[in-house]
Amino acid sequence: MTLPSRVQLIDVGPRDGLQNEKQPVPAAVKIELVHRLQAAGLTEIEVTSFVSPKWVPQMADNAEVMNGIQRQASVRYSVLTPNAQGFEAASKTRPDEIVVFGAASEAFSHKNINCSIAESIERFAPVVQAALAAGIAVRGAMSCTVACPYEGEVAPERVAYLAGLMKQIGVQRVDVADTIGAGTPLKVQKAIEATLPYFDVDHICGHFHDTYGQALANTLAALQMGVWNFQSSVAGLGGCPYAKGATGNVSTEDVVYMLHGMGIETGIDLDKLVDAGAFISGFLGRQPNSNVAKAILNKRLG
Ligand SMILES: CC(C)(COP(=O)([O-])OP(=O)([O-])OC[C@H]1O[C@@H](n2cnc3c(N)ncnc32)[C@H](O)[C@@H]1OP(=O)([O-])[O-])[C@@H](O)C(=O)NCCC(=O)NCCSC(=O)C[C@@](C)(O)CC(=O)[O-]
Repeated sequence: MTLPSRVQLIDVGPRDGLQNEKQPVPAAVKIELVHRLQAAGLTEIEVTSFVSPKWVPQMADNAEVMNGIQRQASVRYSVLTPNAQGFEAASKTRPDEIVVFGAASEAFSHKNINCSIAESIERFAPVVQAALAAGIAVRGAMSCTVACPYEGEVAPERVAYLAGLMKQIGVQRVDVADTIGAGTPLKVQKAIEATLPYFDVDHICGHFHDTYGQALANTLAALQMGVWNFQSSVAGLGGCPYAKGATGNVSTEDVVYMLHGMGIETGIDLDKLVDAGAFISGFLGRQPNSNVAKAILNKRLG
């Protein structure tokens, strides 16, 4: 079995991590979190989303956050854009990559973005075209590739259908997301397998929530298939407002610890990453949701 020697991590903490927080998180805190993540060596950060503030109030300060970041040339800053209105606002803030986000389940598509899968693709197509014409990279997030909070198990054929549509409209790479963290390694591998006819392994990102504690095992299962791009969330922050009960993404700290322990490079300084997680967890008034972060913080206390 040959595993990748290097993994690219996209920290989605500032976006996926914070979108569901009930308490207001000031833009200055979000900006500081981005700064701390880039100081820890993250070279891809999902910063915010240009969605309706009525649907996701926590992301209403999207432009302020994007405009407040002291950018580093080596870092790719991405934002979610569900439609032309979101893209128009986002493009003024110069993202390096936009993310259109669809679902392999019809019910989730309706709950999350208020339209069917087919309608979502119709909305995304002009956004993708406009982004590519402006030299902005395009990623497609595919939610519910294993299970849906409303429909239950999702068949790999549904994933293949969505991946095919994403490819048709010009999306450059896709996230295979286990939105509710219900997946187990073989199921996640099936979802990736269903995507492979449309996107090669270099253009597939694993995005695993950790609700059932399977996300590290799922990450390893994806690595075994050659996937080397993953999303994770500092301090295990997060959850989707339209996936009730689902917890955050696998924590970046846990993934980095596992990868480094396997001799796989990430370019990330784990100590600085733990500090970034402690910073945002301190603001939120709780412990980081990461075993590795807790172990390191306890060790520091002696
Ligand atoms: C997609 C919409 C906007 C459709 O929502 P809609 O209500 O169908 O939209 P509409 O076009 O009918 O417009 C209704 C109102 O929304 C406004 N509007 C319309 N578009 C925008 C926009 N872009 N930015 C700001 N405002 C917008 C528009 O201006 C109008 O305002 P009003 O006239 O009522 O004052 C809505 O459903 C929405 O915002 N959904 C976002 C849901 C969301 O952000 N979910 C979380 C992210 S996805 C996720 O977390 C999963 C992921 C990616 O991490 C992977 C995984 O784990 O699965």
